[in-house]
Amino acid sequence: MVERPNKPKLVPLSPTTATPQPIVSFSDDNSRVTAELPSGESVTVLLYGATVISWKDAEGQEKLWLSEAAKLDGSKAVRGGIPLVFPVFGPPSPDHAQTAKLVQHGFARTSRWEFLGKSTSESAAGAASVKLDFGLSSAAEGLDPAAREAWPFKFSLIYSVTLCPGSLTTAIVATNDDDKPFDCHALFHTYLRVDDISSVSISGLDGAAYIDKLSPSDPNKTESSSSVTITGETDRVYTPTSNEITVLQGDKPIFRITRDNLTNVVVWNPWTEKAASMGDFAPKDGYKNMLVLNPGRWGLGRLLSRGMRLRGRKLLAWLGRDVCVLGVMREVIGA
Ligand SMILES: O=P(O)(O)OC[C@H]1O[C@@H](O)[C@H](O)[C@@H](O)[C@@H]1O
Repeated sequence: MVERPNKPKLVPLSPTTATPQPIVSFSDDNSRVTAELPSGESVTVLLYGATVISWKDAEGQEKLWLSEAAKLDGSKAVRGGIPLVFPVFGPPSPDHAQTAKLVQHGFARTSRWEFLGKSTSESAAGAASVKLDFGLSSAAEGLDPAAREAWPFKFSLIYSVTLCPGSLTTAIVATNDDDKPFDCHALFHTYLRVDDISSVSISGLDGAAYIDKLSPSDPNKTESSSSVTITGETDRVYTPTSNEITVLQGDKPIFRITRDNLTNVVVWNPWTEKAASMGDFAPKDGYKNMLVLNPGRWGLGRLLSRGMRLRGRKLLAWLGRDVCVLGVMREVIGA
C-alpha cells in the first residue's frame, strides 16, 4: 500500500455524539422482553400472555404489583402486572353462546404471543421512547389449544406496549379475519402498586354508572363520590363519563390513566378473604399494596367479518357507528 503524506482523515459515518438509544433485551430462554430507556425507565413483558410483569420509573421504583407466588412459567395466568383480558371478561355467561365455552377472562392471558419487533422514537426535547409489538392470531402456534375449540373464530390481535419517560401506554388492535361476526371484550387487567390502600382514592368516577358484581340482586348503581376509596372487597364495572381517572395516595396523584376508545374501567380489590383463597396471591396482605384498574371494553364489541366490512360500508355510515374494527384501545399510565 502506498502511504500518502496528506491522506484525508476518515469521516465518521455517524456522529460521535449520537443520542443514547433504548436497549431491548431477551431473557429466560427468550420468554421475556425487557426494554430500558436511557433515562432509566424499564418495562418487562412475558411472552406468555404478553403480560407486562414489571414497569419501573427512572428511579427504579416498581409501579406494578406482582404477586410473590405468581406463576411465570406459562402454567397459569399471571397474578399481577398487566394480564390481557380477551375475548371475554369474567366468567362467560351461559346465555352468550359464542363465549360460553371459554374460561374466565379468555385465552389471551394464557397464550404465548409472538414478539413482532420494536420501534424507537425521540421527542422534540430529545427524550427517547420505545414501542414493543406482540401478535396473537387464530393460526398462531402459541394459541392456548383449548381456545381454538372453545372459540373457533379467525382473528388477529396486535398488542403494543410503549414506554416513554413517565408513562406506559398499552394498545390493542383486534381484527376479525372470519366470514362471520363475533362479539368480544378486551381489557388491560392492570395491578397498580400502591403504598397503602387505606389512603388511596380514585377521582374521575363521579356520576358514573356501574355494575356492582358483589351485589348480584341489585347490581346497577351510580357513583356518587368524587373520591372513591377502597375499604373492603370491591369488584365493580364502571362506565365513566370522563376519559381520565386519577389514583391518589393521600393528596399525591400517583397514577393518571387516560383511556382512548375504552368505555369501561373495572375496579377490583380482593381484600382479606378473597386474597386468602387465591393460591397464587402472596403475601396474603398484598391486597393492601395493590389496586386493580382494568380499562377496557365490556359490553358490545362486535367485530364484523372481512366480507361484511366491505359490503357494509354504506350501512355502517348509515348506522353512524364504526363497528368494523374494535379500534385502538389505549391506556396511558403515568402521574
Ligand atoms: O382470578 P382472576 O381470574 O385473575 O380474576 C380476578 C378478578 O378480576 C377482576 O377483574 C374481576 O372483576 C373479578 O371478578 C375477578 O375475581
